[in-house]
Amino acid sequence: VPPKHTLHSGIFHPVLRQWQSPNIEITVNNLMYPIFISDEKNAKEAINSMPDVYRYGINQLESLLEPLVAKGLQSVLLFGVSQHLDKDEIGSNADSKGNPIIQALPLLRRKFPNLLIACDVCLCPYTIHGHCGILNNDGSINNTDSIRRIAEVAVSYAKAGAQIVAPSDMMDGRISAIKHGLAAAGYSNKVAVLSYAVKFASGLYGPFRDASQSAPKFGDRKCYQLPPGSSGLAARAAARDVDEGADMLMVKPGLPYLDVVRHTKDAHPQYPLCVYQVSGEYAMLYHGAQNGAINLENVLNEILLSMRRAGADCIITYFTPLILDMLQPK
Ligand SMILES: NCC[C@H](CC(=O)O)[C@@H](CN)CCC(=O)O
Ligand SMILES: [Zn+2]
Repeated sequence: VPPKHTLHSGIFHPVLRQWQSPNIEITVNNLMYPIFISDEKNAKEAINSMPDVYRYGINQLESLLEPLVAKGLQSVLLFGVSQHLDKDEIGSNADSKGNPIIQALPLLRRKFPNLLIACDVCLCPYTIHGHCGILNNDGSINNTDSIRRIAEVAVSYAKAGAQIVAPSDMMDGRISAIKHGLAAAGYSNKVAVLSYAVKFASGLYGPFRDASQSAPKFGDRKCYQLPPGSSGLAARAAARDVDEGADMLMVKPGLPYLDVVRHTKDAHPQYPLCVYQVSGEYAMLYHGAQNGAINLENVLNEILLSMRRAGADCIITYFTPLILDMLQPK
């Protein structure tokens, strides 16, 4: 074998193998933990379609987060779940005093001063029709009203203590609307905008919609989430949100879109890039392992490495507690 074609000489020792995969390690800094916060204050409700994931009431958050922060948790992504709050055409309870995110933020900022707190910004958990925007009478999206409302909600979360607002609505121009709203409210140097810039109309969101009771009551989200096959729209969406002032970008879902992760990182290397391992990806791995098809920790680690290798700087994953345990020194 020609000397330069012997690969085994570079991988026979674990340290050699470590050197062969530089700069894609998984650390606590590469993780963001999504948390469902219910308006039921003492709830800790199991979610059938997402084993080991719960809806937590505000009174459960400290006991949930204390041990995770002790293990190195650096950031969380909060999702409100409205079980008692009224739902209406414009999602009035997205930022009302009774909203669980509005209530949780001051508590989390006080109890966990070093934890970076991101909030998903969307109307679907609070609208009667379950869509991510405000609708015209014919059921189509009213984009102007939608981004005005989304920006209002983002500013409300900023005022309540959010350090990142992450609009998952996918309305056109919402990044600019939010950035202007934050600046007008005096928060332009206190809150980052993490854009769900490249979010596809995927079949992998089912468990989440079950968890947050936010499925559209009619139709679907194909008129505002990207067609799964469209790398052209993916590139345009990322470029547009960068142009509108996003501080960070996201590709979502994760595993079926790692080529898009790579293209997005290569096109915008100056921006931190998140990838969201969504609820359907979580459920597939969980049930596959439960049924003996794979070893969860080994395959999860392999998938996390693939996301890092594809260019993701941060991975949003429901497996965060397990990964924190995997990262603990042996
Ligand atoms: N705002 C929309 C929620 C959206 C998917 C959807 O329901 O269309 C995602 C949350 N940002 C779902 C995330 C997941 O499936 O884990
Ligand atoms: Zn939504």
